[in-house]
Amino acid sequence: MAATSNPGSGSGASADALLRSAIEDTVRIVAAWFALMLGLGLVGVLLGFALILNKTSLFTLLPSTQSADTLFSASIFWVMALVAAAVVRIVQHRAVAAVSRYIAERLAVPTVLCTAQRAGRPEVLSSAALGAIETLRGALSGQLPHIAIALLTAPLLLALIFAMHWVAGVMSLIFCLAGSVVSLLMTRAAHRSARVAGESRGRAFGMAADAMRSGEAVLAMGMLPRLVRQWVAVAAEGSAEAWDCERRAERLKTLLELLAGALRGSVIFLMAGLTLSGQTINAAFGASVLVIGMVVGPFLGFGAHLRSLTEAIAAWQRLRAMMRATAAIPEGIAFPPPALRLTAEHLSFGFRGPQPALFRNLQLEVGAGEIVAIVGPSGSGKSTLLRLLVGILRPNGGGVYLDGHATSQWDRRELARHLGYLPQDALLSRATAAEVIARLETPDMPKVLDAAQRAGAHATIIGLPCGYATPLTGSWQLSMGQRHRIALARALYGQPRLLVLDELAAALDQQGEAEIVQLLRRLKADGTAVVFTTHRPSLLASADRVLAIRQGQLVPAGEERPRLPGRTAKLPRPHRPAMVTS
Ligand SMILES: Nc1ncnc2c1ncn2[C@@H]1O[C@H](COP(=O)(O)OP(=O)(O)OP(=O)(O)O)[C@@H](O)[C@H]1O
Repeated sequence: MAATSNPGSGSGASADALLRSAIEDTVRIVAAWFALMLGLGLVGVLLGFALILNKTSLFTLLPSTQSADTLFSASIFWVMALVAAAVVRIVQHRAVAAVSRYIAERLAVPTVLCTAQRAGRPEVLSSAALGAIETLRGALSGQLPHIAIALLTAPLLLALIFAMHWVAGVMSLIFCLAGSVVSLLMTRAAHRSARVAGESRGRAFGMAADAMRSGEAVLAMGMLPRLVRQWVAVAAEGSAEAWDCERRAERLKTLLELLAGALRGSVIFLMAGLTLSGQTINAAFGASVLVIGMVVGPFLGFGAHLRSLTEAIAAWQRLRAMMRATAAIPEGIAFPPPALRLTAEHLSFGFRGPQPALFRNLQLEVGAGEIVAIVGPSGSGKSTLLRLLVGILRPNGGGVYLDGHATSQWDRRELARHLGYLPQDALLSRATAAEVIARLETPDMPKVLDAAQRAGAHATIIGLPCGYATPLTGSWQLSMGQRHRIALARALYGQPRLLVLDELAAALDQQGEAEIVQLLRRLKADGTAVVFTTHRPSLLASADRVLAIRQGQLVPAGEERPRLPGRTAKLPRPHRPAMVTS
């Protein structure tokens, strides 16, 4: 059968392809940004050195030349270097802000879309991914890039200082090493103290929450004194260690301040010592000695920044791992419009983890104009089966096919033209009512009105302050039933030929239920295929077949309970003669 390959089809591309391209873009932009920052950093270092050199040359040259011209040209140079340094700083700050904003904006949506389609607990994955993006954004928009550039350009400054005088070079090296070690130890101690205190607070709060939940039991059974003793013990246990770490961090902080003071003093003493030993202090040498502060400074704050650097690298690696885990999903393919035959063949599926597989060799066939209801107790896998049918979840074995093409391989945008899906959680996006129903595309109003009327959402929508133009995230709250009707209208938009409806008529009243029965009748007459789940018995009468999930397979409802030996189990009769076509 002819199939058109449709690689990277714009908004129709799969979520993992979007994430992959977002990560590739990010890597490219960050690499270009880093090269720019390094270049600017080198220019900044040279300008800083030139400014100090300029000042020292004034003090060394002016007494001997007594020339106003020297003063004038030095001042002109000073102003120009100062302006250039300011421009470099401004460009650096703008570049930092722009790259951190770019990363957050470029990665957030594809990451959430991608994780939302993963098995397991997608909401936890999504928030972990967003947390990782925020860590990255925070690290890049803070002091880290400036410190990283300062550390990367430090060898250049050190080389300059060594070139002037080896004693100044050795001194800078010693301060750099000592500063980074002490700063690292201090950050570690401060972090440990914060962690221990946080854990101890968490335990105490947990106990307080328990006590609040069972306050009456605590009072009634005289447990209060014991509870207080426990509480004090838990709080004391953590505080002793936290105080220890805090004291250690304080001592190291003092040592660090001492080091910074020693550095300032030793620069003066070094100059004085070298002068006494008869060495001439020329401008370049004086400047290089004064530059020691510039090179050592970043090393004194090394610990805190190293921590944020390692956190940013770890966050990036987590995002990359997420991409690798989803990279195997191929691009969607635009198959021809379906004649409509939905089949599940030897479908097997189970979520990762200890729970047994939900489906084994499941068979199902639904044709045009057929209405099939899936029933089963909570947790039997009804919603999961519907997600497999629409191709959001990929089966572990077998497959789900629409006219012979696996639904998980369809280009999502193409498939969406033929498919309406009502998920259990009727998530409504931040858009106007018309846009939500039109699936966030430019609304085709006759189609929007048709869908809203068929879903019984029209009356609700025209009652909103701006009717169909009302943004659905205003200060008013839609009831569950109203949200359900709007989500149903979204599924019906464009009269798709296949409808997959989870928890149909959930949160609707009796009148709403009766309207849904009418809707199912009209859909059948139009030749639309419908697969739905519901907890409303009255809707089952509208189905051509009612199927129940038993031991990972679909069986006609009423036959799903195994007969126990020696008993004649009375089973509920199916609403209609039910049959699984395979
Ligand atoms: N994303 C997921 N990751 C891991 N397990 C899941 C996930 N989604 C559902 N499950 C598990 O799969 C089983 C079937 O869930 P499903 O939501 O399909 O049941 P259901 O029959 O639709 O239930 P209900 O009628 O209550 O909606 C449950 O045990 C559930 O805990």
